[in-house]
Amino acid sequence: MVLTVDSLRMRYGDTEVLHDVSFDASAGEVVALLGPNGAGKSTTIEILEGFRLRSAGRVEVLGVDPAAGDERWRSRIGIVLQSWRDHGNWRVRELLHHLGSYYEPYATPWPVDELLEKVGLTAQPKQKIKTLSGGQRRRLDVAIGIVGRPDVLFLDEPTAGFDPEARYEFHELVRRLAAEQGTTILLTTHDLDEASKLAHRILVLAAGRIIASGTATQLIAGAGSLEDAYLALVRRERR
Ligand SMILES: Nc1ncnc2c1ncn2[C@@H]1O[C@H](COP(=O)(O)OP(=O)(O)OP(=O)(O)O)[C@@H](O)[C@H]1O
Repeated sequence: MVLTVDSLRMRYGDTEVLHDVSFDASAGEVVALLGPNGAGKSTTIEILEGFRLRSAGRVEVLGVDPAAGDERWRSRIGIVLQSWRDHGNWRVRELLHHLGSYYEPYATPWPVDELLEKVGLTAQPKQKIKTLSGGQRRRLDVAIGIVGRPDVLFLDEPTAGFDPEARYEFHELVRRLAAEQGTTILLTTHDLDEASKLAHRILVLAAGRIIASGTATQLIAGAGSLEDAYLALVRRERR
């Protein structure tokens, strides 16, 4: 397994926000984490990225505990956070070239032109990052996430702010990364349509517990649509 999460618990102060979360993912698998605001999706993903220390449970990413991941391990992980606002004065091509060089001891980064093509930024190579539109900035975030050809890619609400065409192209990119590069992808989203189009498996997290797991078809079974199934699940959990 590329990702293993077993009985994961997380507390912030006295509040437990992840109670007993378990799932796994294999090479080339796309897993979507759905759930209401505050369910614990970002917390889960940040623990897997090694950005947050869990309270209990076993977590392995590429066979390594993220709390003890070294630079070589980190080079195999790609991350797109919910938002980050930095590098404002850099230009698009310059930043991607620079970040790519960090991966060189461990991997061959994507050539910058290929990367710009992949994420749809071929018209902005010389633009200063602080002048990009929200959607263009998000595309750059995705480029930063994949520049080192990661084996595992974590995407926290990657398509927030994308126009329909950018969203469509991003979905194509995710499918290709999984199918052709064998990248394992864990993404959070509030877009049910996105989850059903992209994910081999959907996990529904509510109030820190996984309340459903399966393919979109399995989750829909009996309900009219993924939206109906999702609403029924989270409302039942709330009661
Ligand atoms: N640093 C923190 N300190 C204290 N509580 C936190 C912290 N980060 C998150 N929380 C709380 O933990 C719970 C889970 O938050 P998290 O951001 O993981 O949810 P989420 O599912 O990603 O939500 P959203 O869909 O709104 O992004 C929430 O109740 C949140 O208020």
